[in-house]
Amino acid sequence: MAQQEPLIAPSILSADFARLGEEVDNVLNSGADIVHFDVMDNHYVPNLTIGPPICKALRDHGVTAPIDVHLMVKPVDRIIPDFAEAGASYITFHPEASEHVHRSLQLIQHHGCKSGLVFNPATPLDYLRHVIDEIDMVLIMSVNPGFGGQAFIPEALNKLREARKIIDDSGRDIRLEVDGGVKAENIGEVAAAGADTFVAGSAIFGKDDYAKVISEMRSEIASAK
Ligand SMILES: O=C(CO)[C@@H](O)[C@H](O)COP(=O)(O)O
Ligand SMILES: [Fe+2]
Repeated sequence: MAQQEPLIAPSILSADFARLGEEVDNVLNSGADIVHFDVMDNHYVPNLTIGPPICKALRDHGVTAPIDVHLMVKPVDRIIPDFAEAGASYITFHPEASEHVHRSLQLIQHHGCKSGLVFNPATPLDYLRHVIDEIDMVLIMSVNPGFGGQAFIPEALNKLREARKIIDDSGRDIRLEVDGGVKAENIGEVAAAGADTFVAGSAIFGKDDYAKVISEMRSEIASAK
């Protein structure tokens, strides 16, 4: 299926955690579409962040937008039911972090969430072809996972084009998300390479006016060729 309508997904990793509910409200009221929720375990990646209780707290706070849980944890299966119960909409994970990728994807869907696979800069897309029927989202990392505020790795553009072709050939309704170093200055070329779901952390939360940067991003996407 062709590129879907663009979604802006602020990564709350760069939000002020002391005011998380307010930050998420502000960014959604400023035109964001979904909340990107980075889960790091200090094992699969060298950083430690947030888990299911924070996801539930956002739902209890009144957040109704989709929550896009990006698992950077190993193992993955143990935490999937907890995130589903906590209100996750999408749950994506890295194939290197699961012993049984097909089983983990089915587990996510069994718990009523949309499932996705995440590809690190050096991970080939080969897995994708074998589990495409179990997938709702493909996430291409344009930085190495673990931290916000890193520089975009240009090779990700080639991988986005390759993923776009695999998705289009499948005829399935699959989102193509990009994560890492995305900002108003490069989002146009990222969209032109085939992405339709754009994670941005520091580029949004690092600015005072969230609405202004999100609207700049939308116009860059709209004029992308
Ligand atoms: O998953 C990750 C990092 O591992 C990302 O979601 C980052 O949080 C994106 O931050 P920026 O590169 O946009 O600042
Ligand atoms: Fe992420």
